[in-house]
Amino acid sequence: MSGDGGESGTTARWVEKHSPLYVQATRHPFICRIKDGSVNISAFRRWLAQDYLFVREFIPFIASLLLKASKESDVDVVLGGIAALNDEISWFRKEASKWGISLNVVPQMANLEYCRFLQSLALPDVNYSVAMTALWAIETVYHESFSFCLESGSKTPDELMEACRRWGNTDFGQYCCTLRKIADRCLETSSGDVVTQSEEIFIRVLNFENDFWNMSLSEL
Ligand SMILES: Cc1ncc(CO)c(N)n1
Repeated sequence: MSGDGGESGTTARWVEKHSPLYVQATRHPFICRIKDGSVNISAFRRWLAQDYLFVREFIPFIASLLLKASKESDVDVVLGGIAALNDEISWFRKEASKWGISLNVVPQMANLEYCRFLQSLALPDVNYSVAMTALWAIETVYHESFSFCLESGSKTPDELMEACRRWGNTDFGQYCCTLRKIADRCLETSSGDVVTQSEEIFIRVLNFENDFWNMSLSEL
């Protein structure tokens, strides 16, 4: 991370400033239980089906960012994100069939609310910096969470390794790093009002992610 501004940008300051919330979202009991091998497989199954629904809603949100991006290099990065989602959708279907899980499930409340939030962020009048901050935060929570389960000494069950590698791998980490740099660059030239809005969105993403993990752990 050194030398790329990762420690000094606006997003890094927010991670520091809101670290209890950030840690709650990225070191959630659901993730800790995957890492220590004690996760209940029914929780993983619930997470998988719900996350598929989330990712379906994620597509129009990223597409809205593609429309808002003006810098050629930003367009390339967002387009790469869309391409990765195409692969991700196939992975969910393959994984669901492997586990015998139906993806045709009812979205739970925490998921519905998170999806509604994504829809509101995809509106044309939402500022590019605000939406980019959200994309960075959403992807980064997953990377930080799942890469934690890959650290040496982890007891992550073999059958969950593929899911952890999907978001925990270093290429995905690189993608998150690129998103962070784009967000930081945008925020540097944004108005104070937009910066405030972006910070609020960051906090909301962390809360939504926490609720999503809670939902995955809950018995109903
Ligand atoms: C809830 C949630 N947050 C983030 C990601 C990362 O794409 C995901 N797949 N699902």
